[in-house]
Amino acid sequence: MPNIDQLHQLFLKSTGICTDTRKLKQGNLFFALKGPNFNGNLFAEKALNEGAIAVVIDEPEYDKGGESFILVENALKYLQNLASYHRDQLRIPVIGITGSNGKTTTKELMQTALSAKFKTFATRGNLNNHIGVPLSILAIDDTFEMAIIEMGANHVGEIASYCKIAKPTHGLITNIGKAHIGEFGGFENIVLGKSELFDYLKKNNGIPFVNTNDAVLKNMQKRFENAVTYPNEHDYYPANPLTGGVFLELETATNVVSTHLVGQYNFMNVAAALCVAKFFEVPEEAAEEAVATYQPKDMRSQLIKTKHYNIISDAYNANPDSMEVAIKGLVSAENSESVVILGDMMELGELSELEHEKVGEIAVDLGVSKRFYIGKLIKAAKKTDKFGKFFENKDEFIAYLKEHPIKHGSTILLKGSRKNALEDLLPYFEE
Ligand SMILES: CC(=O)N[C@H]1[C@@H](OP(=O)(O)OP(=O)(O)OC[C@H]2O[C@@H](n3ccc(=O)[nH]c3=O)[C@H](O)[C@@H]2O)O[C@H](CO)[C@@H](O)[C@@H]1O[C@H](C)C(=O)N[C@@H](C)C(=O)N[C@H](CCC(=O)N[C@@H](CCC[C@@H](N)C(=O)O)C(=O)O)C(=O)O
Ligand SMILES: Nc1ncnc2c1ncn2[C@@H]1O[C@H](COP(=O)(O)OP(=O)(O)OP(=O)(O)O)[C@@H](O)[C@H]1O
Ligand SMILES: C[C@@H](N)C(=O)N[C@H](C)C(=O)O
Repeated sequence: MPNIDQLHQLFLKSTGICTDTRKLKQGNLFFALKGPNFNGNLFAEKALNEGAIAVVIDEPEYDKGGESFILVENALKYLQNLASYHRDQLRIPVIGITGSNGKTTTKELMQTALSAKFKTFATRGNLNNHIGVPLSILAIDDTFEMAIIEMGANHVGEIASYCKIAKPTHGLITNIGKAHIGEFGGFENIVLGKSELFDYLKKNNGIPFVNTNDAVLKNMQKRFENAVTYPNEHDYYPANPLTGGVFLELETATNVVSTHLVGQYNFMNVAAALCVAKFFEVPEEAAEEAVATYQPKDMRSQLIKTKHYNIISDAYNANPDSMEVAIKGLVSAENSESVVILGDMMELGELSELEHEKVGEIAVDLGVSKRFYIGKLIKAAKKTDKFGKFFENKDEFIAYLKEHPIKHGSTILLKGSRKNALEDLLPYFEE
């Protein structure tokens, strides 16, 4: 078995890491991982036959001998160790980003703004877990001048373990809310879990970017003498939502920055990106222009205009906080008839029933004209929304929709946890 330095040399000669033969590229170094459906060791030989430079496996029966098979105790652990070793060779600022909501959006806005000055790497999509973080680090080559690494979590200790791999020099926690509260085991544990990023920075003389609008985070600022805070009202503030229309607009001392992001909640994501860009001395106008051009994607804060409807596609995920701000965004920004199509929120544990009830209450109180709920958990909202329409599943809703089409000109918010895949409904609004 090669030592970590030898493996790193091999990695540097490869065309990158691959953990999935379905996505293999010539010259990749393949790591055999285990998951709920497959044992990656089974694909090692296939990976070599299809052009992998070598395969890292962890079950001896798949070792066919020769230098191409690298047998280790635990391939996942080895991937993480290799990433940590690779990180040690990088001499660039690495910004760690975590938080309950808006990590991916803020990461992308930050990358866009920083790229106005630096060649900036950022986590692709949201590859932010025990596999995604090492893969992200290993995707940074020596041409990059700056890196942003997203870290997701649903249990205490997770962010600390990612910090050991990514070794951030700077860090940002977007906010602390109820996402994954069931898996974390309570709000206190979410605070503990997210603060692991700042703990790491504190121990390693790193620099935190602190959202002072979040009371819990503002409190954490006290631990640092070098904290950089945002939002800074003299720099920028959100334009009046009623005049700003459906998209978020920011006013600066000299400028109005119009974004393509739906929802006032995105103000804090943009503010975070501008704060980081300013810290790294990206010219202000260039950073503002960059965030103004950023196009949201992948069902996050997206506006899709079809022939008859405005669809706010926010169906990537959902939790009590993001549900509330998304519904508020819908009603405050639009004059047309407002419609919500909402699905279940996952990973809420014992709070699930109560939080789903609250969603119905919020939609009613905010005066959403038409309210459709799809799923087993969101049924709890029947208690608070007597006139909403409830469906067991998407098929039932689609059948209803054929008989009772939504009024043309409506603005429709689609939101639910990933498991609901509410984006499957989009084609029904496209004609
Ligand atoms: C292990 C793996 O990478 N699985 C991916 C694979 O899944 P699949 O079901 O097909 O196979 P297995 O997992 O059983 O496979 C074992 C291995 O075998 C390989 N293999 C299989 C078939 C084949 O023909 N050839 C093969 O080589 C296979 O590739 C495995 O290595 O494919 C799916 C489809 O592409 C992937 O979705 C699946 O990826 C898993 C889910 C994964 O963890 N991927 C990471 C790279 C990642 O970062 N994924 C993020 C998830 C982010 C997330 O949800 N974050 C949460 C918080 C984090 C909580 C954390 N504790 C956690 O549990 O994750 C958040 O809220 O932000 C992503 O995909 O977006
Ligand atoms: N600052 C914010 N406050 C509250 N909700 C937000 C905020 N930013 C984004 N959201 C909501 O979270 C959804 C997902 O956004 P994003 O992917 O950026 O978050 P995330 O924290 O990265 O989630 P994940 O880790 O699961 O990808 C958005 O579609 C929006 O509904
Ligand atoms: C898919 C994952 N990143 C996530 O956000 N999960 C929560 C529970 C959701 O889907 O709402």
